[in-house]
Amino acid sequence: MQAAPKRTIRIATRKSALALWQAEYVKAKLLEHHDSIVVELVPMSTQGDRILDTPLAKIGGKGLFIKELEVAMLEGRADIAVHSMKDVPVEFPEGFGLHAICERENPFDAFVSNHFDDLDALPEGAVVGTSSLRRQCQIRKHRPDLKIKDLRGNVNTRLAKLDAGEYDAIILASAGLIRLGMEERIKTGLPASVSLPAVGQGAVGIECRNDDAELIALLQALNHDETQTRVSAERAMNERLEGGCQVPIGSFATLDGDSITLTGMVGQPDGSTLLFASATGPTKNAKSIGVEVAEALLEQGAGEILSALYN
Ligand SMILES: NCc1[nH]cc(CCC(=O)O)c1CC(=O)O
Repeated sequence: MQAAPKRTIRIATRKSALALWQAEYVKAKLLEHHDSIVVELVPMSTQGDRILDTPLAKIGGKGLFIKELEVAMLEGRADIAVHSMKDVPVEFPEGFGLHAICERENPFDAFVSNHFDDLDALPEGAVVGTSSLRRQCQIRKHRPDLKIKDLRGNVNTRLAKLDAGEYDAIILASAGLIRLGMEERIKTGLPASVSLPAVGQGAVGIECRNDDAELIALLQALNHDETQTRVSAERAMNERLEGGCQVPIGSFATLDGDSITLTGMVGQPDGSTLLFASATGPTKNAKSIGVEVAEALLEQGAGEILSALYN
């Protein structure tokens, strides 16, 4: 008797070291859980995810742009895309969804420096690299004397700029450094009380077409329920605030048995004002707790801070 043909799952991935690590991680997890599949990586040059000028680009509806990885999935060149949850927009193009969220890695920001052990050890006026408004406003609040200098590029580029002496310290996500085998670069983790993490930070999510039921069933084995609960509360907060990817918003949920606590932060980029709100409730209400925290922030004036940034 002939064995049933194995299903091949192709992972569309960007080519950065972190994107490839995440794709390999999902490949290994899929193979660990399923015997009868083959998994391939389909690395793609996504040129900063340019908006595609093709009829397919209009499928997104609602003004959402379909990106290169999604075009590959629509055209049948790939089956899934793997994302850092903190870079995933609130809404997906029509026909696509998030069908698994893997177990969260360390969610905190990392203090990285070649000469200093932590934020408080930096001399007055020291130069700290980050391009994140969320990190910037929290660091400015904590240490108003520090100079924040723009820092872009992938993780290796950012570390090279630190090593070249352009900064006294830089702030990166711990998860990215740990995944790339560079945990020893972390001088110290910044606790939530100093730098509340970004929505979904440290978690990897898997996107695929909503009409591929067989694939969606296979992906369920990779879903980590606790992570999914936490990230869904964090994302619900962001959605209610209409926060994009480049905003001074922090959102971090923790679990204690069947109870979830979510803390949210919206900050003035100069660090002059940081608004905080928290709520606790049963995990089954994760999303409504996210909305509750967002509304508490809006009541304190988060809407004014955010709309000033969009203009
Ligand atoms: N914005 C870039 C980005 N997107 C995901 C990570 C790695 C951490 C994660 O998966 O949350 C990073 C690097 C960083 O912020 O330092």
